[in-house]
Amino acid sequence: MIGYILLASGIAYVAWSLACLEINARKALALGIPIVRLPIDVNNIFWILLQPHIWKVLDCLPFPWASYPRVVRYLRRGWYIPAKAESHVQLGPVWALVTPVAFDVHVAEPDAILEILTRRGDFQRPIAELKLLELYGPCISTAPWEDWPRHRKPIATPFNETLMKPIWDESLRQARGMLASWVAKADAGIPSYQQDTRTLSLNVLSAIGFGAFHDFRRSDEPVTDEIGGYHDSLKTVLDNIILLMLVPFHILAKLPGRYARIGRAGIDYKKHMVKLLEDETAALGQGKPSSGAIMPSFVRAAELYHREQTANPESHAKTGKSGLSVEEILGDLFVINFAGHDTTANMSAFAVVCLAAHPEVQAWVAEEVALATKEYTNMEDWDYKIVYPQLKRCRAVVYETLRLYPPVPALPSITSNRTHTLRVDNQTFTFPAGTKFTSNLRAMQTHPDYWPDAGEWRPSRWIANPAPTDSPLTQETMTRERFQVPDKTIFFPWGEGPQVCPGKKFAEVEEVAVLACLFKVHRLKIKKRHSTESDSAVHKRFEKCINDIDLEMLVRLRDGDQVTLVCNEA
Ligand code: HEM
Repeated sequence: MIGYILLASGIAYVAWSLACLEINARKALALGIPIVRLPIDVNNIFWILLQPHIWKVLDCLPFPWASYPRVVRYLRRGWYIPAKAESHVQLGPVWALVTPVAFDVHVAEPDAILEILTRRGDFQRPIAELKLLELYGPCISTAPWEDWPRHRKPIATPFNETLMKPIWDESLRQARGMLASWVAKADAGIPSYQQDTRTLSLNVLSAIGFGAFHDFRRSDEPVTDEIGGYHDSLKTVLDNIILLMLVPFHILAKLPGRYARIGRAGIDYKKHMVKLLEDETAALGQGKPSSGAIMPSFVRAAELYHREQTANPESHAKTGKSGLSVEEILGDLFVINFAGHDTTANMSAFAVVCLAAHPEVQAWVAEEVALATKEYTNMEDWDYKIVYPQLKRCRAVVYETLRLYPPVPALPSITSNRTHTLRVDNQTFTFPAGTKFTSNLRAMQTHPDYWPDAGEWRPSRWIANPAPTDSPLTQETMTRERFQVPDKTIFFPWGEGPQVCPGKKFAEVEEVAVLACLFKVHRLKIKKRHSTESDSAVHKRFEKCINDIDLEMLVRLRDGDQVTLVCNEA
């Protein structure tokens, strides 16, 4: 009897899903765009639990992933990472992925993406889907569009040009530490360049944002961070972010072993942030200097909030507020740590391993670094204002890496509560309220219609007036080289429009400093597994590693340490 009931329920569920799929498909077809039907929503909880086992089996079969039909491939979470621009090359610049739950309009056309990202009032962030980011309080990522400027102002204010010199100096200091520790490993190889680039990015952000300075320590060196200290708790929180988003840290702290440690780190991190805010408020009140660049603007936001709340309690509670509450500040500080850390770290890991596989690009970069820094005996003295603008080839490496491996590969949005038109490829489409969109940044940045040799990692594509390759770089030919973005509407790794990433230049300056430091005198190479391993076998291993990407939260190498890097003097 129970068997029949289960069977009947199963059949009813399948029939209901197929009916919903068909209803959604008709709605999407009515828009006049191509569609792809998926019988299951990729966010269906049963599917989330089941799918890893299915892919494990499929991945073992001797068929290339590309040979599976779309309906199989697109059921995999993050399918658009390996697909690059393929779906748009085949289906056009706009098409809809239809499931029994909804349809999602995928866009990869320069002007259309620019429109979506600029008209943020019409194409808004799907804040309901981002609620998990509210680990420590309401934040910029989940603020409704009308309330978002209240968060943006204190966050964006400190990210100005005066911050760049400290970022440059600290990034160089950290990179020198990383380089020394890599050279010390000599031919044994670097235990984990992927972990090390994470450490570096965390150290720079902690120092610049929050005045917490740390010396660089390689991944295999003994941990000396005090457990429960700022650095340790932040690192533990960021390393376990998905678990912490799903299980509140107070609950985790009561569980045994590793979970308790993660939960306690969540609690400790909050205590550190509250104390930092209190200390900063006291310091600024006494006219003392701030310990980090980010806090003063939050202290001012907290004061404004408090002042208005005290002066006008009723209207403050009902109508638009000014400033930020302590909860909101904690929420925003967490977003800064989250958004600023792994994005830069993942980009750095991709850049380092690509360079290791391309000795000719290292030589090209090194030539520029040598010339731009020739006046200096010590790296400590490299002047941001003089050296950074000359490092156009280093910037080109950053941009080319972000083109192929954007940490945020797609930006979701949803139309606000009325119909909206959007021009795509000279056609005007009308979308009802609540239509979901995916601006497919990685597809745009790897689309063969816009990028010659789109799949090739070739930093020189960003340099106009390139110096002749058959003679050494001179001051004159270096000065003539120009860094240029081919077309701003086909490159969006930081988003665009009002909600563009405020940490754009932070990340750029940091990575350029790291590259300049690494390649001034040294070179990286991929360690051979044995002395007779051929260069082509090494390159194959690199290709496998660089294409083995996952999207836990952001695009990253699944296991960068599939290849070991060696760092030596040139
Ligand atoms: C390579 C490094 C980075 C990449 C690729 C990146 C990318 C992005 C993207 C795509 C967005 C979303 C834009 C949108 O929704 O339209 C974003 C937002 C944001 N990023 Fe970054 N980011 C990077 C580094 C940083 C750094 C270093 C910081 C801070 C230290 C930072 C802080 C933020 C914040 C606070 C937001 C939210 C902005 C808002 O909602 O108004 N990011 N970033």
